[in-house]
Amino acid sequence: MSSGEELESVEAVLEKAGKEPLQERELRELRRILYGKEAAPLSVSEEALRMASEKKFELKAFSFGAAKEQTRAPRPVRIGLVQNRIVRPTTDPLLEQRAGIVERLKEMTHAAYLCGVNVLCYQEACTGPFFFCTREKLPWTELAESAETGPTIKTCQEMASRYNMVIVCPILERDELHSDTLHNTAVIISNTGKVLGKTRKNHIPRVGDFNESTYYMEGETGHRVFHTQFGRIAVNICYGRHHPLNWCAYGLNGAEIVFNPSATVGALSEPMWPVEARCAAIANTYFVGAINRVGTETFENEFTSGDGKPAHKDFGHFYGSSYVAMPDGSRTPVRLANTLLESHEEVVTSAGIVSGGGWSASD
Ligand SMILES: NC(=O)NCCC(=O)O
Repeated sequence: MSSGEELESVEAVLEKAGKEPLQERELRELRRILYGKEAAPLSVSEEALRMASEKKFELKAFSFGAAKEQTRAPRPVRIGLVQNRIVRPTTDPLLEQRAGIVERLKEMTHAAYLCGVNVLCYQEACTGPFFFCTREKLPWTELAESAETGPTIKTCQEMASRYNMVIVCPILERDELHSDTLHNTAVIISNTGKVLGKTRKNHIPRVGDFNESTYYMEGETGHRVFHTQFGRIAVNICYGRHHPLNWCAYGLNGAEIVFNPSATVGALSEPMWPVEARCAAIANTYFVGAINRVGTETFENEFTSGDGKPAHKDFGHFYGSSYVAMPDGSRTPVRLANTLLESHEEVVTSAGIVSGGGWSASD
């Protein structure tokens, strides 16, 4: 290290880490470079912590500040991300699989409410296992539901009005008005319980094993931004995060917070994951909540994507690593060294954001 606090380079420290213990200031600098300005921990209620401990998920809460303005009042908003695994084996009756997940979402949503979350987002296609790459039509497409009146949406509407919370619920949508066409859709439910609208995934992965094109159509909803009581929000579903113009279009349409509900595995995307949401936040001056599921989901029948690899029953480990990114490039850490709770991988991340009527990367 130099005489100041700066590191020679991240690479030099990583090389040293293999040989000797790192000093606290080196770790601090590493965190600063990799995570940006440190997000301050946000205190949450005893009740929320107790619930997380009893129900065996982690609860993490951080606060991002903004410079005080003289002419505009601060605008504090709390956003929440739910990162969960499936509950029942993929061989169980479909309705039981979905019911198990919805019960889990209810518990985690209640914890988010106890943390004062205003806008909550679940992971991509949150009502079932991530079956998209199996190419089996049934039973999986039976999980598709109406974005306006589907059973999961109804449950979310009840929670949204009970908790005064905007809920973003990503589902497999069946558009009954248009020949039962399927879409990968996020439904935005206002804090009054009304369905504000929906936005459909507009880029479908067809990358080696990760081929989802058998199930749903490319979205045609453009880059919608939803005006909620807590800010203007948009949803860029999973694979859309690799497309900078996608992010840009949500920004141009006025988004202040963009969620990226995802389902992705290590071999495919882990090196990109930590930078993509941060780059989007920096480049477009908005906040991003990136969510990935956790666990390895095993299916009864082997499947292959025609990529020359042997058939298999799962397609890898969903590595979680959900986080919130700020316009100045800072982000919430994935795992705290001294986390209060035993590690369960399922996490509710809550981030409190304070800003004036607007913010900039230099705030
Ligand atoms: N669900 C989905 O779009 N997955 C794509 C995986 C990735 O791009 O990381």
